[in-house]
Amino acid sequence: MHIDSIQYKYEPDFMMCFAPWTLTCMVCLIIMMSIIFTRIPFNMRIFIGLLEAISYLIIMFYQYEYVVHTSLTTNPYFLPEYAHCLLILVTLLVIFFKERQTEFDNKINYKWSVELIKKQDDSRIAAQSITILLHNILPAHVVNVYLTSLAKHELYYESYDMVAVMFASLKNFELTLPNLRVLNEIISEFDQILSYYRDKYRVEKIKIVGSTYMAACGLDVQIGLNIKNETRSHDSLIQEVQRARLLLAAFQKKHYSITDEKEEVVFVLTTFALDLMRTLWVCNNDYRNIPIDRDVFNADMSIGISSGEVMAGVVGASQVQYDIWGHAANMASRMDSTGVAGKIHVTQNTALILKKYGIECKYRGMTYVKGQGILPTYFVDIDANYEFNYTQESYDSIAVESESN
Ligand SMILES: Nc1ncnc2c1ncn2[C@@H]1O[C@H](COP(=O)(O)OP(=O)(O)OP(=O)(O)O)[C@@H](O)[C@H]1O
Repeated sequence: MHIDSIQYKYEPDFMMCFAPWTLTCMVCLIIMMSIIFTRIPFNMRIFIGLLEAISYLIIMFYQYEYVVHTSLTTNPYFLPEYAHCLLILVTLLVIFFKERQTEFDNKINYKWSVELIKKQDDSRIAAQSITILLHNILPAHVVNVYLTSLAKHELYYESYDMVAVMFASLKNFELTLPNLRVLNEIISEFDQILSYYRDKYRVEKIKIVGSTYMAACGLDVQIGLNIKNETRSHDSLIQEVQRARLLLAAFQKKHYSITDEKEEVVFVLTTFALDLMRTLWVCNNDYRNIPIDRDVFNADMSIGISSGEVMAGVVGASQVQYDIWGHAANMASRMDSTGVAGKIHVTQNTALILKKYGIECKYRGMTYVKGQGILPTYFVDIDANYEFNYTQESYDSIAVESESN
């Protein structure tokens, strides 16, 4: 048998054409893909989808009209070409609405995320404002601990064994309206000096009582460290501290001890007090040139300083106040009230500490202190230029020290 007779012969049917519904479905898929997956603006995607649909329909109607017309239809009363159009149209509409929905969701999500970021920013700013406000009414080291204590409804308190306390009162001063303005200016000047001492030496303003400025130093254990870290600075106060340390070391013929470091707070606060006196002198000179203020204000200041143990804490549920209590605070107040304008009046213990730093303190005499009886008190020796007078021993010791070096 000839092989050709059993071999299958493939006869191409030239009347067979492509399946129009397959093509329409593919075009629907292409439209879907170009609208859903393209990362271009929504209107542009719809435009491209429409372009694809119209191009396809034009080709179908003009090129393959017969094929489409003779293809299957969805309904006996519906022409096949309309059925094709309908599928394309429905696809376009479904995709359009679905994309509108996605676009709307994206816009809402974006709006929410913008609002969320704004709210987060607002709450961060509010938290920062609260912290700034708290830093204005509480010492820096208390703020965080206090916030934690407040959250736990606990009483916040601290106990210190060596704190220097100062009361500085303006004398010849009546609290009248014109004087109030001047007082405000002077206290603001004091606060500016304080901000420097506060940052570097943790001198804290406790409060203003009438025209009395109350401050303390040593309410933060970091003070010793702070001064140590600044040893290479050209700052005049730091240099004075360096000098005082040198004096102390030379004077005592020994190294600087922990007790000396704690007592340094007395030296720092006395230096601050002297700076307040200088500032007041500058203010007085300035006011002397202003005719209105010249008549209302020619202030003098008496300062009382004491040192020793104090308790510190934050009291109250609203308008909280950081305050200190103890013998040192009471004595500082008494030194101020029994003091003399233009002088720094100190207790005997404080004078002894200052003498260790080489600062001369002159014996004032026996002073009656309410609740304590008659006690020896001292005036810090200050010259006419508002500089400390140093003790003779300190000059001698420093001379010996520099000779030996
Ligand atoms: N934290 C403080 N804030 C303001 N003033 C204080 C503070 N601690 C003590 N003082 C003042 O120190 C002074 C001496 O206090 P102390 O307790 O020895 O006497 P007192 O008999 O209560 O006072 P006084 O009789 O003067 O009213 C008081 O005038 C008091 O106002």
